This record gives sequence, C-alpha cells and structure tokens, in this order.
Amino acid sequence: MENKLPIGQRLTTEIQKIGINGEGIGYYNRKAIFVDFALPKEEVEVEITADFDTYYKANLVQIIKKSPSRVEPFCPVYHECGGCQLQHLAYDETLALKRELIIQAIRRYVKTKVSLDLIKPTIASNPNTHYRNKASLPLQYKFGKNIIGMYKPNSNHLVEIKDCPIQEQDINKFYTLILNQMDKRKILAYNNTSKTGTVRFIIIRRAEATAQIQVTFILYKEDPEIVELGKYLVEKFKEIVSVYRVINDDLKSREFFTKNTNLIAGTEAINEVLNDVVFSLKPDAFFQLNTKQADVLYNKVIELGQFKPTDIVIDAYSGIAPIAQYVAPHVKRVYAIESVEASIQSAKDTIIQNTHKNIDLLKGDVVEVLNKKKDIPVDVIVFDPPRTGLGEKVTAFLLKKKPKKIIYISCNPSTLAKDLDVLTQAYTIKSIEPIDMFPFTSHVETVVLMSMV
Ligand SMILES: C[S@@+](CC[C@H](N)C(=O)[O-])C[C@H]1O[C@@H](n2cnc3c(N)ncnc32)[C@H](O)[C@@H]1O
Repeated sequence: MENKLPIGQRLTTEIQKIGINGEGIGYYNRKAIFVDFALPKEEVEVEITADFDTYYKANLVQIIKKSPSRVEPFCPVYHECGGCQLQHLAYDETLALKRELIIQAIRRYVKTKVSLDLIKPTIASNPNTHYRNKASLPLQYKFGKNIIGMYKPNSNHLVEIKDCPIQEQDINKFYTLILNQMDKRKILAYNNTSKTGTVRFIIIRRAEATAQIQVTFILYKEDPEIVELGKYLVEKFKEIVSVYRVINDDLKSREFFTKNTNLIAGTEAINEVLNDVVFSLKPDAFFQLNTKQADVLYNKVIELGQFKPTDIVIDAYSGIAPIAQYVAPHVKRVYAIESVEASIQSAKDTIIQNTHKNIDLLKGDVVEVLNKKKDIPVDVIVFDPPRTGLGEKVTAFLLKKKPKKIIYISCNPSTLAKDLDVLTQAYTIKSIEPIDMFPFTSHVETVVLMSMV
C-alpha cells in the first residue's frame, strides 16, 4: 500500500470513535489506527507499534487536544494492569459509549432497520467500584515474597495488585492475609522456569448477602502445606467458610478446574441471597460477577417478560438457574437448561433449599435439549449464552418453533447483532437495553426483548 506507515513512525491523528475493546480509533489513509487510552474527538500524537492487514496499533505519545470527558484514572496501576479499559473516561460517558458499541454492532450486522429509539440508555451500576465478587489471580514469587496481580496485556510481566478498586474490599483484604500466611509458611508461587513452588492461582469469591468467602488454590502439584493453610483460614477467619484446592498441571489450558478438585476445609458451598432465594455457590459454578447488577438484570427479565400464571418458560444457558428462580413465582413452569454439572448441582441445592418447586433442571447442551423437548408448548424463552452467542442451530430452532416471546441477554454485541440479523426474519425487536455489569471495562451486557411479528 502506498504511504505505508513503518513501525516506530510518529504521527498526529484525530480519534473518531471507540473500538469494542475500549481503544480509540483514528485513521491514516482510511486504515484504522487503534490507540489504547485515547478518546473520541481527541487529537493525539501516536507511535505505530504494529501493522496488520486492516489496521495499525499505536501507542499514545501525547494528547494534543484533550476530550472534556477525560478524567484521572482512580487506580494507580490502571495503565499497566489491563483489567479495566475505561477509567480515563467519566463514568456517565462510559455508559453512553457502551450504548454506542451496541449501535455500531447492530449497524454492522443487522440488515433490517432498527430504530435508535429502541436502544435505551445504559443502566448504571451502583456502586461502580468494588463491585466484583470474585477474582481469579495468578501469583509470582519475587524478591523473597509472593505477589498477586494481572499479566500486562501481551506480556509475561505480572503487575502487582495490592488494593484493586474494582474487587470487593474483603477480597483485597483476604488476598493480603493469605499471601502473608503463604510467605510465613514458605508456600511458594509456582515458577515454570525454575520448577519451584506450587501455587498457580488463588480464586476468592464472596457472597454479598452473607459475607461468606470461598478460597480456591489452583496448584501445579500436591502441597500438604496448603491443606494446613486451608484449615487455618477457616478456623481463624469467620468470613472464610469454604476452602478448595485444585491440582492443574496443564499450563496451556485456560480452565482452572480439573477432576482433581477437593474441599480441604469448611463447607462445600457459600450462600448468596438474591430476591429471598438462597443460592449455593460451589467454586466452579457460574455466578454473575456484579451481585447488585445481577439483581437489576433479573428484575429486568421479569419486567420485560410480563409473565402470566399459565406461562411455560425456558431459561436457556441457566447457570445455577437464578433467572428460573426469579421467574418461577410468576408462571406455571420453568425449564432451566445448563451443560455444566457443577452449576446444575448448585441449582439443585438451591431448589431444595427454597420454595419454588415448579422448576425442572435439564442438563445438557442447549441445542440438544431444545430439540429433545421440542414438543413443550413454550410461551417465553430467555437466553443468556456465553460470548459465542446463540449461533446457527439455536436461531434455526427458534425460527421453526416460534415461541411468542424471546428475551436475549448478551455479553457480546457482535454475536448478539449477528443472531438478531437472523431472528428479525420472524421477530420484531421491542427493546434493546444495555446494562453496565462491569463498570470501567469495555464489556457491556444487553437485554433484548423480541416478539413474533
Ligand atoms: C453467561 S452464563 C449465564 C448464567 C445465568 N443465566 C446467570 O445469570 O447466572 C452462561 C451459562 O451457559 C452455560 N453454557 C455454555 N454453553 C452451553 C451450552 N452449549 N449448553 C448449555 N449450557 C451452556 C455455561 O456453563 C454458563 O453457566
């Protein structure tokens, strides 16, 4: 291409919009330049760091014309850690930007015209700091101490995290306490170069309603000292009620849990309470990371569903079935479909402990279960799939089965928009509502209500 920019080239560009990962996007000869930490309408000097077929990547060198929405990030390691992408933008503006990301995805993938009036303002998270109820952080042993942190994006440099403003305060507190105990007991983080140490990750999950904490140690190999530490933690701290250890020596896998997962101290689950329902949380069961916003999301489902006592509802991709639990009092029957055994188990325990017994748990892949149960006379289906979205098989099922109403919860605007493109052949979009589940990150949750044309 003519006028190709070499690596290291500096240039000035005006940022036009924000990308799906929160980066600013400027252009050079109509080829996009992705610049982390740059904001729309800013004039910036950048340095090209990579050249791909359709875009450049560049570092921000200096801001020549600053956006009025730019603010000072509140985390001291914001620029290194990579966990958040939007702390340099005023919170209200992050909400507007998340709505914009959905608009961009819909314009790109949905052929039917979608009126902007249908896309509501993003529902803010309150609180928007210390909202995260679970952290899964890697460890390193450095200068005679265990440290915990996040890997700097695209590097093996661990950025130490001491007091994360996104995690719940108790999670920060117990990370510090556990690391101190590990140092004292000479339990070391695993090091793959020297093959020393054992602990690869520590996961801490906290239930907001009960303040109970569950700690899970992901180990490279067995370590009897961890069992002792687990027992100590449960005896010493009233909040820590459940400690697990997992042996996982597969350094390439992104999964934490293996068949070699054992409770080493305390109870099997911690209890969270939402909408008067007690949820049993085992370490590998899915639970939304922002507890208060999860309640907002589930109440939104109730509001949009306008359920009737005669309704039959499906909660697809149900996790531990919180949506089924919220919907159950309003309808005749709910079928919850989930493939992961741990989540099904937690959902079962939740049903046993609570009053709503009109929920049937169906274990398996959503496509297979829907096809097996195709004769159920469904009124409303609620979908909450992973980032991959519904995909061809589920959308084809819906176009054939034609339930009256669909509520689609999505954590990925692109796959959502691709699925909507197919579903709008038979369905009318009634509303699209972004919900901020992960403040100051580029992630956005969306709830879409659709009904038969
Ligand atoms: C985004 S979570 C939603 C969970 C739940 N609605 C909630 O709010 O807690 C998606 C869930 O879908 C499950 N899942 C992923 N792929 C699946 C599939 N093909 N069939 C059934 N469940 C699946 C995951 O295990 C996870 O629990």
